[in-house]
Amino acid sequence: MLRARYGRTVIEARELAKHYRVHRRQPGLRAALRSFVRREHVTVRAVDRVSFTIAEGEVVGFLGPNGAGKTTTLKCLTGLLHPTTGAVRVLGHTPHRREPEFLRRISLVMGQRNSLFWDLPAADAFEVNRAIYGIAPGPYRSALEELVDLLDLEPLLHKQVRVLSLGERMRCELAGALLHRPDVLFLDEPTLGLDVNGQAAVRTFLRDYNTRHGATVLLTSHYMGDVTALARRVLVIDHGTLRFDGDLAALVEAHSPHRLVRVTLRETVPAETWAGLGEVSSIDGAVVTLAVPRAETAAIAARLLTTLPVEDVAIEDPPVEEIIRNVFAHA
Ligand SMILES: Nc1ncnc2c1ncn2[C@@H]1O[C@H](COP(=O)(O)OP(=O)(O)OP(=O)(O)O)[C@@H](O)[C@H]1O
Repeated sequence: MLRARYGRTVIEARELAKHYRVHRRQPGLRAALRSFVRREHVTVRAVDRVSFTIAEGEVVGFLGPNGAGKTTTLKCLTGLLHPTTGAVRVLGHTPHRREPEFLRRISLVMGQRNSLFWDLPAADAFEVNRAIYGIAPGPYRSALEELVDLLDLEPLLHKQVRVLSLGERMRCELAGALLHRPDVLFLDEPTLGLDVNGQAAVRTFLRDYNTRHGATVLLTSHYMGDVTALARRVLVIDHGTLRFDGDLAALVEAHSPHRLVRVTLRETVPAETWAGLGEVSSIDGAVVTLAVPRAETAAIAARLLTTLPVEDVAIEDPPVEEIIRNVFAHA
């Protein structure tokens, strides 16, 4: 249903599986010697028969706890890994063939990896990317101008990449990854380790970039702020298996049986007042927050307004982090 609002399918994973065969060794010297003559292997099912499609222009959040299989999926979609079974198609290409026409239309940005030349000033590192992607001078100049402007890079262009702060480097990494104006952008933890301002700058930039160019974005992040700011749709993966694919709002509704009603009172009331209304989750002076069953929210808010000295009532969902924790807990 969601896809009807967007264009054609540009990313497709069909029963995608990626298994790693890893050497297993018990700790200790004896085990080390034994493993020397007889190696034991185990299979890690990092991604296990995952299927989804993403349409042109969509921004999709890819969520899951540590080790869920997100990076492995992104590596299969960008062709860095060959699927064990199943198939992936991106922009009509089979990614692991790494065809130049495919590579010129995608980008993978990994928050924890540096891809720009470390010893060069940022401006020269961008030149290297221009040469790698064979970008013509005109499009290069206009892409660079736009990225310098959107990411506020002017003061950084002549600094060596190695001396940039993490936030500055990340902004340069994004510029370097987008100079060739990819149609599909894979982002793996793009705000990792950034402070609040750095995170906000990256989010604003990504939103603008998506709006301007209609780029398709698949984004993993442990910061729910990134996902709520950018993506309407989320894929949730755990232990290599897809647990949810749909609107973030639907995920919130399905996995959060409670809503939070925040009441600001004109005067304090006895603690027993709240019995039967909801579970008190915090009291901060005149502001009381109750967790109430989702279906009863409106009725309880009305009761509060008619029976108590209420100055203000606000209703909200619990933090998305908490909801995602619930999803994983029940997975
Ligand atoms: N090269 C590898 N060899 C063996 N096992 C691997 C390899 N890469 C990843 N794994 C394992 O595959 C599983 C999925 O890892 P992956 O990096 O895809 O998870 P992730 O969801 O990106 O996690 P995180 O949020 O911690 O980055 C994990 O159990 C991991 O240990």
